[in-house]
Amino acid sequence: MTTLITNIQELLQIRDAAITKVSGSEMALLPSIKNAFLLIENDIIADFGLMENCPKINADITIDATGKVVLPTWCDSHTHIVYAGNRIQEFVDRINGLTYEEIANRGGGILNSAKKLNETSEEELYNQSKLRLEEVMRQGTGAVEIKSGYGLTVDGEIKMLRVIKKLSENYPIKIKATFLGAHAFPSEYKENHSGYIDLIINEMLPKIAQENLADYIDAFCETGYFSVEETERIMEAGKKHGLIAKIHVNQFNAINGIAACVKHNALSVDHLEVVTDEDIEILKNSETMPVALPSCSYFISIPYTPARRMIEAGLPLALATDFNPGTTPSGNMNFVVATACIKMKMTPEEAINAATINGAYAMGISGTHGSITKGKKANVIISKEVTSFYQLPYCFGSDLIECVLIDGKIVE
Ligand SMILES: N=CN[C@@H](CCC(=O)O)C(=O)O
Ligand SMILES: [Zn+2]
Repeated sequence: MTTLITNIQELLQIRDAAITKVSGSEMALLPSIKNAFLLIENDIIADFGLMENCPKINADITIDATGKVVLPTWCDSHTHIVYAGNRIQEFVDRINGLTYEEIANRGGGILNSAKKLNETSEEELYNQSKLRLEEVMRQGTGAVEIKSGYGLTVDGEIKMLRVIKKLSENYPIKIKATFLGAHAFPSEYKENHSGYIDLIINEMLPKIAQENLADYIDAFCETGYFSVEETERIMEAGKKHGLIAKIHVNQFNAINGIAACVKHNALSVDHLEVVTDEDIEILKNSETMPVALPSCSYFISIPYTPARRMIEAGLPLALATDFNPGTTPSGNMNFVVATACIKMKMTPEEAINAATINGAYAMGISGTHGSITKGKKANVIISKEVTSFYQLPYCFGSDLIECVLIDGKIVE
């Protein structure tokens, strides 16, 4: 099937296949063509260019994009979309003055979600999660990473990963699965950390590897959760099963976790609301992608990742949602891009690079996703009529997406 998009006001993020991520001052550049066409053959980008060079063919579908911008779909490299129930009561508790830490110390937080998940059947968990996946696809996300981490038991973690696998089989959106057994210590292991880590390493990981349920491994490296040494044990064990690390780190405290992640060649380090100059120096000499999650900062009122300091130091930066029931009950990448511009002072060009090509890199898929490149997946957002692409983050609360194509097909 051939789809031809014509008269595109501006086609954004056109890249050579060799570009896998952009860093530092390169992030300010968003290559584009004004008055462009885009040709799609089945699920692949076949050609693009100036309208004057548009092929004269009878395409199966022709979309006139006069006054509209076209860009690659969002690559959301950090989510917890598979969960049971919600944590609305904790939201109200926080409004009434409790902190995230205080709620967690009372048995709320991650353990609250784990209790609900273990009481929920696999089928019900799938049904709840698919609604969120469908919503983010309509909001322009074409590739997503989904973590486990609300099971914290062998059965619960496997159940979550099976649901992620089933979602990836049933939906066209590209899904990467991350095993996050090391999300929190279950209460029965509160005083026996090594016992729980042994369970992860000796019981969970071999089963997950045997069923091929995960691409990556994660841990919550944070005071009160997994220490740097414990996180290193998890990363080493994952590596033995071929799982590369993507680590939650520096959300509340800088505890030298980033150095450990870089030492273990982590693909990404995520959160980074608190970043030291030493952390930045370490990241400069690495292939590890820093990932910021501004809607988490917004929702639980914690600092935003210091994007300007990091980009000015020459680092790359990716943006993701962190969609989860506790700290970010939203998977809307449009809001993430707008918030990065408004609160982190990223330019629209930087934010779009961070949410597309750099997000793809943080999922290991920049060879197929994240830019308008011949041979890559035909995953594109077509906007409504806009004055320019700056209108997308400027009108931060508006829905400016007219339609989304994933694998060359319109998302209904
Ligand atoms: N910080 C760790 N994990 C999640 C939140 C988990 C939760 O509160 O359910 C996050 O990325 O924000
Ligand atoms: Zn997270």
